Amino acid sequence: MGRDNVYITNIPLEEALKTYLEALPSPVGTQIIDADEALHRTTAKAVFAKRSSPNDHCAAMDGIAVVAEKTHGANERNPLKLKLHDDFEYVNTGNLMPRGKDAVIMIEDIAPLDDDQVEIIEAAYAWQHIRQVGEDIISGEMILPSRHKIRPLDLGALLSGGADKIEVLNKLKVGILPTGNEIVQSMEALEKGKILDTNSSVIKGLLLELGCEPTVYTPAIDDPVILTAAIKKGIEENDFLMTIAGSSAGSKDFTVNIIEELGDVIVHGVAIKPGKPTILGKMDGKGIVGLPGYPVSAFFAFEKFVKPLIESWYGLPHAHHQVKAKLTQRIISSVKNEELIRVTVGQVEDQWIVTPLSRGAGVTMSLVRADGILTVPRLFEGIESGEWVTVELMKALEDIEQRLVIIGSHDLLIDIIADEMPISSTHVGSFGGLMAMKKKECHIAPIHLIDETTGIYNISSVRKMFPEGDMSLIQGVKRLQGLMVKKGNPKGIKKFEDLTTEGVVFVNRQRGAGTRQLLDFELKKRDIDPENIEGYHRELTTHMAVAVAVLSEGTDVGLGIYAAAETMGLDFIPIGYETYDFLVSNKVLEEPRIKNFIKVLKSEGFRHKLELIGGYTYKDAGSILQIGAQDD
Ligand SMILES: Nc1nc2c(c(=O)[nH]1)N[C@H]1C(S)=C(S)[C@@H](COP(=O)(O)OP(=O)(O)OC[C@H]3O[C@@H](n4cnc5c(N)ncnc54)[C@H](O)[C@@H]3O)O[C@H]1N2
Ligand code: MOO
Repeated sequence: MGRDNVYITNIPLEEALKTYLEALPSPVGTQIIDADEALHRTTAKAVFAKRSSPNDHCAAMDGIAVVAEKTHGANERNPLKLKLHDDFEYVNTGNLMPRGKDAVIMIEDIAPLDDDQVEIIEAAYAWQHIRQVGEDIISGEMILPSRHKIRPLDLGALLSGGADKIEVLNKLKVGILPTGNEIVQSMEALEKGKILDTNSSVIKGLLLELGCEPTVYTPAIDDPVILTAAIKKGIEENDFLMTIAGSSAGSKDFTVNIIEELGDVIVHGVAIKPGKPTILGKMDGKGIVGLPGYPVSAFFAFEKFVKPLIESWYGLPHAHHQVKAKLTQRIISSVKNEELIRVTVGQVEDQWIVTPLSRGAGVTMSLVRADGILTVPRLFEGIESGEWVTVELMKALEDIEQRLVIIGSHDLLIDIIADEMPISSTHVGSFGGLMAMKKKECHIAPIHLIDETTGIYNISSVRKMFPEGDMSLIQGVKRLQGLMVKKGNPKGIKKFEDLTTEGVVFVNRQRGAGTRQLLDFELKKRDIDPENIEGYHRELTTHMAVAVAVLSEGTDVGLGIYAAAETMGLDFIPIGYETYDFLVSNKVLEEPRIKNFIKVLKSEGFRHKLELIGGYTYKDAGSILQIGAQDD
């Protein structure tokens, strides 16, 4: 098994889903439960009221119950005296109306004369301040339709209407079977070469949200006999089973063959990316889906196949929340697959903008950060920057609207700010930030660009790009840049010249990054040929990524900020302080988001956190430096 399994089809998503839905009848039965227990369950049938609410006429206010007709003629000039028991009875809100009485006068509208008598100066009209039988619910009326997911406020109506027992859809029992020798389910077992079973937790959570009853099984190792037994058990004990990983064409990917032997493989291989090797199968009349192992692929396979399947079985509508937005970066895509791109969304100057995130199938943080998904259809080679696209939202638009959009150079302090106010940040280097600002795609662009002639940071680059003089720099920090090396500096690196030493491996930042510009500036000053530096062409996009690389085997040194070296426990050879500022358009300076940003930069809390990290000075942080036109 396994090796004869290299043929994976490429069926379009809609076709695969339609075929699968048709092949699987709903396994969802019904049960009668107490209404009290019915929260988040789905009604199997319409629920009708067995009693009215209120079930009798009752007082809607505290006061006296009267016969309306007998109060007619009462006014300020002719107050009317009423006698207890003969003309009125005292009632409180919710009391049954005394027999024969048809109106309530509020306690504040009567003047007590003595224990037995009151006076009124206004007539009552029939049924005033009375909640009549069935005002809320009339016996026999429908309280909830069928296929309705029960909310807390529905519970009150069910109980008021006497529907104490209701018929709901059974919770679908779903098994989750992780597979693979490397998969472990506890941090303690997480030794080198092992992978934590994060997928099962995510899938379990998604199933709970859909109202299912998930069971996560112990990982099955890559052994056809053990896997077969685990799959049989999973099918037997559940209405539906998902296996995780082993869906592809590797030598240990047995799942598809086992399903083929014990049941039917309806689809293996769908034209979506991530999620391509998804298996849609059937065994003993029950559904079995093989989710790919990569976490992002597993999520999309669930969202695109399992979720619609369960929603259709439960008869629930598929909720769509979309926004039309302008794409900020070109996307290149394969014509073979429908590509599902995780994106952030932001609102800048009355325009919605969308920025793609990492496309790696293992990058789960891209799903955490994503505001939505942009689909590049099959047969498309990509989408050009500046085009308008539709994004399927994963977060509420109202929340996205509040966010400050930051595009540019990365620094750890962005995370400190993100903990204080809602922001979305994309790290494309200082030049990328200037470009994004030019295209009005961000509110703020963090930059650190040295002027090679004056050695002054940022001002000349901004002037060059924005000659109209309508920009400002919100002053940021001075941060210490230097060479990051392994603890103890085993290669004895002390200066830029040492980067060309035989056996020293460097890791670089991407072109357009201020740190890359600083490196090139320093190399040029010293007449060092970059081609003599091993690793000069290997580019990473953040200081932290460089620090992690230096920490790992095979890399010795990178240029970056002290804060990153300190955080990763690396040694640091300082070069000097550079200026890291925030470019902003004068037009938005008064916007609440910008004002809040400045407030955070000036706050004690922010400065204290910078001090804890070290390598920063922040004397002018938050003050505004207007960058006038060239001739100013
Ligand atoms: N020669 C080919 N190789 C691959 C193909 C292909 O068509 N031909 N498809 C690639 C694609 S696309 C995907 S997606 C993956 C799918 O792989 P599998 O479903 O077979 O899964 P594994 O290879 O076992 O694992 C992939 C990856 O995911 C991690 N993993 C597995 N289970 C879990 C879990 N429960 N929690 C967290 N992470 C998990 C695993 O450690 C691997 O890193 O195949 C490509 N290869
Ligand atoms: O298509 Mo795979 O599912 O990229 O990750």
